[in-house]
Amino acid sequence: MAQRIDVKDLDVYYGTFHAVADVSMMIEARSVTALIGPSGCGKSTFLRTLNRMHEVIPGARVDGTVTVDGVDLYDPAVDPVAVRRQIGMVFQRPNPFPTMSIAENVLAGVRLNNRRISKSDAADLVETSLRGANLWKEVKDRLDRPGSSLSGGQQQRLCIARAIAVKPQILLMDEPASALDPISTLAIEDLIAELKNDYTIVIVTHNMQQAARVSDRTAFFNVAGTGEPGRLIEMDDTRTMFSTPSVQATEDYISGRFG
Ligand SMILES: Nc1ncnc2c1ncn2[C@@H]1O[C@H](COP(=O)(O)OP(=O)(O)OP(=O)(O)O)[C@@H](O)[C@H]1O
Repeated sequence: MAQRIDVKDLDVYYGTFHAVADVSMMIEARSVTALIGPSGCGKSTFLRTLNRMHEVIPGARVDGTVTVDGVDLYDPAVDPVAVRRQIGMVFQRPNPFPTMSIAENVLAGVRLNNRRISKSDAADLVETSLRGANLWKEVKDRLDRPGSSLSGGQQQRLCIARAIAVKPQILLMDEPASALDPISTLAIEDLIAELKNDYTIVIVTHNMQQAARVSDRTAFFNVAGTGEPGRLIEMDDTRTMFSTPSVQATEDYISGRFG
């Protein structure tokens, strides 16, 4: 299920703008990796290149390789739609389909992939995905109600259920709790801790406590100035990054001196 990701010499461009330069990193299977750094340093841009999501932005392109269990995602023979099925994404704002029922929201990704699925298999998949996202108990009696009838935190867990329903190996999360209240945030963090038993997780967060709580490894990105590309400054075990980082800029950022 879970797979490791090996990024080598990755550069990302928006047209002529060089947004991220020369990133190499290894992301272990069944681990949580946090991407941190000041606004504009390229965290989201980098994250999107891990499932070719940046390709939906006109002019965005990469150089370098992203290898998932031996397969280069950028090999011309690889289908980007298949990549996004294998590597799911959860965004900052919960984005369930508002008029679609809770159950249909869970199945939305599966249906988009044109997979035929019997009624009883669909019901099973809805249940296991909602259980996986820690939402089942709260919604099991109202699966036919619209996705928009849920609270923000529940909607985000519904989006996680939708992401895991397609059985990806990797989950990318772009500030998944930043629009949520503290209790929902903790629920998402608990869920991330459980999900890493089955998935490789990469999460962008601005919240240092959250990075320290949920991740095994932390990668610090920085940008030297406007118009400059973001770069990976250092990456290490989260505990080391937060106690004895090697680079002064990491320490300054983590301790709140900038960013
Ligand atoms: N669609 C786009 N077109 C052109 N430039 C973009 C686009 N998206 C992002 N950028 C630029 O790329 C750089 C990196 O942006 P990105 O959003 O990846 O940073 P970030 O570290 O995730 O920031 P934040 O923490 O504010 O979300 C920035 O200079 C940004 O302005």
